[in-house]
Amino acid sequence: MSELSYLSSARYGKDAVRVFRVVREGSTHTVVEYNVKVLLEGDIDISYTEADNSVVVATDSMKNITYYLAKVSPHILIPERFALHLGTHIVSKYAHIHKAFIDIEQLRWSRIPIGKDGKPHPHSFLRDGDEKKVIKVEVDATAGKDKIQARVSAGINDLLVLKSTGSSFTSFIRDEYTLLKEVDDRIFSTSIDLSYTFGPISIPPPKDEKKLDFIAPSPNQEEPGSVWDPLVLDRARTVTLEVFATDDSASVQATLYRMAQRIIEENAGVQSVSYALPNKHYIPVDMSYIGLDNLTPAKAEVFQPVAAPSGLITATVSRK
Ligand SMILES: O=c1[nH]c(=O)c2[nH]c(=O)[nH]c2[nH]1
Repeated sequence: MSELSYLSSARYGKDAVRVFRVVREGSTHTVVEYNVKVLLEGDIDISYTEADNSVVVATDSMKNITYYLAKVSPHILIPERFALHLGTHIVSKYAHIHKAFIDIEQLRWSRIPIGKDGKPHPHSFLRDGDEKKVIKVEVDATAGKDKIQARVSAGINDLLVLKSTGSSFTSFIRDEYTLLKEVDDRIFSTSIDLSYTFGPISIPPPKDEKKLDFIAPSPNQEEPGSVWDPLVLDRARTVTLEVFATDDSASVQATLYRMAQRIIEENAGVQSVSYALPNKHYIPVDMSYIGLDNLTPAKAEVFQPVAAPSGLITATVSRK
């Protein structure tokens, strides 16, 4: 039996650790809510192959470390940095753990606007949409605990958008399978998944007993467009929405490419940008049976939103 197989890869950890944190500055509170995934790699093979748990950091402990750092880390409000802190802490603390993979999904809590001028309330929030900020960090101490390397990617999931004109789809292949009509005006709706990656970075190892002194540049020191720039995500989101709204779209593919090009142009540290754009079809309802034209693009007013099937257009655009 044992000659037939071997353990070729192993990674384990805790998924869906739900964390909410409030930071109080007098009467003004700031809140974040994260879903955290912590996965580890290292010298853990015998837990699989020999049923030997002596190398196992319990996944329950990973959850506890996540809550502990949520309490004590100065980086809790910036998920990229919190993820790096968490990963760096774990690979520094456990000699036999060489890599940590930290994924954070941040849910939206925006301040409730009050009164005519919409003044943001200091401690009351609303969930304004299903959109999530998503962070993926790989912390790699394979080369040694004092030579920690990290890779960061960040982005957005489930940003739902729609435009009611400014989108066409023509000149595609026509053959015996083609039913789709060419249209010079259509509805374009998609739920945007965006992620962009930065080049690898070196992380100074924590020197203190508790492995807590994770060092990140202070928020006003970081280079614009770099992994330490907390505004990259805002810029990527703004440009995505702007291109979506203003592009005279020839296809989802062509609009996607323009969005990605702009993110690379505007953020010097971004190495590649990936989008996954489902084409959420809105089909004009045929009303010819009752004598109404609802099919000619200019006359199409009533549509049936179709959840499935949807197109799915994906691509990665990389810096040369
Ligand atoms: O923007 C589009 N790209 C496609 O590849 C495609 N295919 C399709 O049927 N409709 C669309 N729309």
